[in-house]
Amino acid sequence: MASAVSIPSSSQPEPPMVHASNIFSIKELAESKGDSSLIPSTYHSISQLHHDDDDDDAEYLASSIPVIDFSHLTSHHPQTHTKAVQLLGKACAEWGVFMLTNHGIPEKLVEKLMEKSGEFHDLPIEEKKEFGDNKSPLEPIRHGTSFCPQVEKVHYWRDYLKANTFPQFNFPHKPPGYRDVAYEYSQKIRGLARKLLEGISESLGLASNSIIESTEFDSGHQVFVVNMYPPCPQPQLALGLPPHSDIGLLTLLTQNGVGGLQVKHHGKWVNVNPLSNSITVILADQLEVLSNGRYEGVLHRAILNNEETRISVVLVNGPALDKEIGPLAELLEKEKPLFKSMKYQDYFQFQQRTRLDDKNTLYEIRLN
Ligand SMILES: O=C(O)CCC(=O)C(=O)O
Ligand SMILES: [Fe+2]
Repeated sequence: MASAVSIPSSSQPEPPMVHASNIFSIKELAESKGDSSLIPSTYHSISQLHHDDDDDDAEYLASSIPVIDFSHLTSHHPQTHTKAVQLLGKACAEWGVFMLTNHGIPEKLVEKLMEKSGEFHDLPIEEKKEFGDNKSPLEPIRHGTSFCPQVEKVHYWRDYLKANTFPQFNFPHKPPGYRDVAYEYSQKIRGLARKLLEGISESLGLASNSIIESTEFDSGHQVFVVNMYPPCPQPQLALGLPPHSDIGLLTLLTQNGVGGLQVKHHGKWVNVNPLSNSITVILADQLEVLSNGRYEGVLHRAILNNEETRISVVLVNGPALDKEIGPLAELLEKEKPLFKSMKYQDYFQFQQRTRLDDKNTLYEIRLN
């Protein structure tokens, strides 16, 4: 009798099964595998090449990602400022992602940040264990792998450090010097996010302090995420992070010169190839809620390569944790709310404990 179970041929060994909740880090697993060219089957995200959008159109789209000049936004010259606000509004409405140039963060600081971020992930496991295991998302510092291994069917080829850096600054004291660099960077990013939120309020036809006030941004929550994606022997099968939108208002991202971020635009995955010394800004869920859907949290994902370690430093800038966020009252004078209001802390904790999948967290609060 024919058996329903297929027996793998000897030339195609079965890939190993690894549950991410049983490993401390994918970096460690990747390094321990030596020359093995098979990744665990539990990391198989996609069965077809995910570079299927590598056509001329996607390339053209990649070069069309908007660029916002921060110095124009902060200009005291009214015409320059107004034009920059218009471009910002267009970037938010049409793309949900843009590259920020002339932002004033010194290149040297970003270089140092990347160097120290690499050193952190290179620390021996024993040194990182104190931040490990599955802690509450509100724990000040967390180290882990994948996204939320306990609830995932498929795991992701990344390790992370997450630290809540505002209103209280929490950060590891090792490697030496990392904490000081991270503090300076986190403060500078908050300043940029605040100015961008003012510009975004104006672009919605509102007073510039409208979003800042309604989110109590000056005591807003900030998470400092340091993603590390080791080279993956089968990059076409796995993902660093699956398609998702971010939780906060604005995510500001820098990377170590190795690409991997893609955004979904008009149904296509588009590579984000950041201009030198720019910061990538990603619109997140809380802005979609506040703007009552005018600006959407953009879907994005992280793809892998088999040559170089990729590091991205991602600062999630959100409302104050105890603030209830719903569509802005000024926008509801002429339209119905598209989202329920929810305390940011509840939204944050829910997202961090749920399978990362498209915009599933936002759909929980969407009104029909
Ligand atoms: O590493 C990247 O480019 C994306 C990271 C990301 O989406 C995240 O940390 O939420
Ligand atoms: Fe993200």
